[in-house]
Amino acid sequence: MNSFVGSSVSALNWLNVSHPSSGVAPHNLKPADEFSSSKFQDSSVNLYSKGSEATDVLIECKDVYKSFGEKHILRGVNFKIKHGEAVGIIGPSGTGKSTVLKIIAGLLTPDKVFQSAALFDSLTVRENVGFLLYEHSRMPEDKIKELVAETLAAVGLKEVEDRMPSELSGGMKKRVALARSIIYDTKNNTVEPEVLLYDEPTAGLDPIASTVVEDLIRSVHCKGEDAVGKPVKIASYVVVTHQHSTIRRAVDRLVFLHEGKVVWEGTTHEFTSSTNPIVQQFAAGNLDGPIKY
Ligand SMILES: Nc1ncnc2c1ncn2[C@@H]1O[C@H](COP(=O)(O)OP(=O)(O)OP(=O)(O)O)[C@@H](O)[C@H]1O
Repeated sequence: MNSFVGSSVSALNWLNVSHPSSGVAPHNLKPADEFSSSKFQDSSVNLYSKGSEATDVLIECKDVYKSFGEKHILRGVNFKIKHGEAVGIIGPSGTGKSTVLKIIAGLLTPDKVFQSAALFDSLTVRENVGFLLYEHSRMPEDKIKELVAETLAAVGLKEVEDRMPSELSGGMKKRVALARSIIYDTKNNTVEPEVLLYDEPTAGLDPIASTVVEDLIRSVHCKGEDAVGKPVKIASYVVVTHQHSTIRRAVDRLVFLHEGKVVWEGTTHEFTSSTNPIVQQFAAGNLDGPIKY
């Protein structure tokens, strides 16, 4: 499954995880104390802010379990993501990668998440990209229009503001979704993502379009500024991906999920040289090995 809704549509499913105090997006990460045990049976997902005790750690998944009916998908997942990290979550299909992202984001039911290409089909590109600003800021409309145009230009799209998502190619949709994830009102700090979550941002793209998206993801993270050069506080991002190019270009560290648990963690460099048989089989795409299909 490549999206939060079980759709096989290639999609840049993104989630801005904002500091709880901003309280703007419906998909904000909730503070740790809002994750009650009734919501996450036997699980614990913690969000730390800078200055808290665990200063380095932004997100911690601690013994996270998740079942769908009789299907026990996550069976005690443990990992930490530090401030400033670019982390990939990889592993065989159906192993629960998207489920982990949903849990990090506090999304409990599929009907609460963005669907298909992560764009609202009935809204124009401008309304999609400026969505959070229209909804949650006091920015004047002409300012939002200007910022939307600038942000779209920065992801390589011009004069598409009035188009509907159905009039865009798959790659263009992903860029529009990326523009929406990196636009925000710097003056009012209304939308200030602490971490961005990407679910298969390059699925279904050709190699060159993949490179464009991977470099855009990376540039937002590295420069500490948004697509139009304004300072941002995007400290970290988490990417669920199957694509080798995305692993190589867009992330620094990997968390490998298999059969509901983290079976390996390491840098992207260590991934290629790992002697772990699960990692070796996955990296080489071998049919023989501990991962059974
Ligand atoms: N809401 C749900 N209800 C029932 N089963 C679900 C639900 N969401 C996910 N699943 C099941 O949980 C398992 C893990 O799904 P998930 O999408 O997290 O896997 P994944 O590792 O991201 O897969 P892929 O790499 O194929 O995208 C799958 O078997 C899926 O069918």
